[in-house]
Amino acid sequence: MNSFEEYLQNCLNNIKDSKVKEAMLYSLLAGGKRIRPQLLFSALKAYGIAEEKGFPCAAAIEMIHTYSLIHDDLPAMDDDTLRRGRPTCHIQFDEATAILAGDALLTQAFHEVLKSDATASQLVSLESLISSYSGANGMVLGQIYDLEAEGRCDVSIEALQRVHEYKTGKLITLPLLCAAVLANHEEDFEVWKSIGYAMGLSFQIQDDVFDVTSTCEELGKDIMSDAGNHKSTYVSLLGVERATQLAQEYYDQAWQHCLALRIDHSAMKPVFDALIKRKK
Ligand SMILES: CC(C)=CCC/C(C)=C/COP(=O)(O)OP(=O)(O)O
Ligand SMILES: C=C(C)CCOP(=O)(O)OP(=O)(O)O
Repeated sequence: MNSFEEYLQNCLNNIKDSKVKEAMLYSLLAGGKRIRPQLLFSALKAYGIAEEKGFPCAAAIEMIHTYSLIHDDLPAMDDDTLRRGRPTCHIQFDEATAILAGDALLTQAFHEVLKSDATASQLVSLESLISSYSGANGMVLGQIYDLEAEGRCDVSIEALQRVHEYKTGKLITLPLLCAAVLANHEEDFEVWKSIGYAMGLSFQIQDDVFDVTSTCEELGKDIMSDAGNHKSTYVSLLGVERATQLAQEYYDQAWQHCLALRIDHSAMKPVFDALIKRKK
């Protein structure tokens, strides 16, 4: 087990034992791909900083991502039964416990960031970024756009792009910005935002493609879920071939932006590749 996984295992140690804590650990430690932590660590490495400096912040972002998946899987949302190769949180426990586990992971994230080896001003910036990128101007807004588009057959590519810019892109951009804060390179924010935007779209388009081209075992989650929920996707609007091409185009765009930064670009390459080739 790598040291970040060990860190994650221990970061809820101070929480009192309860069914909700059990559900938080069940979902957090179910073995996601940890793409968002990897983005943070790679960007830190690209600035010449050890990844350990980003552990609390990466754990916080992974808690928020995990909460979003728990709530996204609920019957009121996507109503999915398999996640990270296991029954979804509300199937393993019950709906009330799953809602509370999500709430508690979100709240705990803001406490977790404070463990960072950072100045008071950096901590304020990190807390502020995390709340704005995950909240009602960020990921939550994307989920609202997603729910509004459900069941509609007139969804345009532009509308779909907006859903994903917020729903997925904000949480892909967030770790890059947090790395810039920890590295004292806030002047790079605009370039990282362009990278996060393009990588977020590439990531989500590829997710839509996997949803129709992979097996449940390969993904560790329900497949054909989008079609089942009458959701427009890049695949339903463009077909698998064009969607795959588009994922690559956004990847290339992100990489071009990355080359504009004065960092060690080679440190970013593995995570870029993991983002587009990922499965379980
Ligand atoms: C505030 C909330 C609940 C946000 C959810 C954000 C999110 C990215 C969900 C998963 O999207 P998805 O349904 O496209 O992915 P998957 O195929 O993994 O379910
Ligand atoms: C934004 C999307 C597509 C939800 C799934 O994200 P991941 O594919 O990163 O899920 P885990 O590996 O963390 O389970």
